[in-house]
Amino acid sequence: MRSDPVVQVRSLVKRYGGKTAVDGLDLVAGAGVTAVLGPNGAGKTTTIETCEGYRKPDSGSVSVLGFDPVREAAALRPRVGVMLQSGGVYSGARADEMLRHVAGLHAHPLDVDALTERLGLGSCGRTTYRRLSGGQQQRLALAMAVVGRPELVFLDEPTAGLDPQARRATWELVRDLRGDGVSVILTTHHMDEAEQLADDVAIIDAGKVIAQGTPEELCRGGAENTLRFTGRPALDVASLLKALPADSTAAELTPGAYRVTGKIDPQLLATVTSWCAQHGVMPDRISVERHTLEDVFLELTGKELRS
Ligand SMILES: Nc1ncnc2c1ncn2[C@@H]1O[C@H](COP(=O)(O)OP(=O)(O)OP(=O)(O)O)[C@@H](O)[C@H]1O
Repeated sequence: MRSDPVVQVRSLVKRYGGKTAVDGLDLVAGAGVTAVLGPNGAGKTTTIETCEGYRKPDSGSVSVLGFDPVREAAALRPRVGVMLQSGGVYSGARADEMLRHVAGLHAHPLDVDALTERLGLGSCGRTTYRRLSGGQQQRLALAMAVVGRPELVFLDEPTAGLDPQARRATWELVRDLRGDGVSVILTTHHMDEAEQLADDVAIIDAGKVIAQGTPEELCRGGAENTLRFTGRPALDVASLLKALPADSTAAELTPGAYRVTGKIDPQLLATVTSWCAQHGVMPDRISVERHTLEDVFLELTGKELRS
């Protein structure tokens, strides 16, 4: 599936006044679905908006389908779909008018009725944008981004605030776009979304890409290397750690939820259960797990809240 880059960002720097939002970022995205993850304020939207041509790099360069998104915007416009986090829409216009208007700007648009039905917007056609619910506005923005059959579509948090049904409908649409050869760059805070949809994941922190790879690559090395159990809060993890092999870790992640990492084999499982028995601990649940993308994300970006 991977091929020539559809998006290539080199040493991108973008500042707002004294604040460096993007700090020498390098990113290559090929065909398929690329998920861009990162904590709040990491620089994802700034990077995506620079790729969309809405912002000019302070330094570095961006190439989208081989074009400069600012200087060659006219060449890119018919080939790229953009879903903004919010705004960009006249709030008094009716949903179907807006979608048909955007469809009319393209040579081979998708069938508008089928698309609105698909995204559960069939009954909203005559409703003005401002009267749509937040989730309906979101779905309309998605429909507007894809109706022109773009080669590449940028989706900035496409499922933020959507109910589970709308989220699934969005995932199916993204999968179908991918199946039709459309490349997708999506930002999301939902790790399961990235795991479900992405061929490639880039994790951004403090304005730089700090890890990139397939979800499997990012989680690799994590195969069966985490053991979790739940028990009563505030167990003596230092004592548990002493019972474990030298390269293990043991931590209480949230009260009563414990994680052991290291070489998780039958011997280590026996050690943990035997330690529990010695300490009168009856675990409610013990599981041996692969690292999830969320584990990797939190390990790389830390657990503290970002301002
Ligand atoms: N127009 C702006 N003016 C000033 N500062 C801005 C502007 N846009 C973004 N920033 C700052 O730049 C940094 C990066 O913001 P950006 O929106 O790119 O992050 P993000 O990764 O998309 O965050 P989130 O996950 O919260 O959407 C933040 O510190 C933000 O406050």
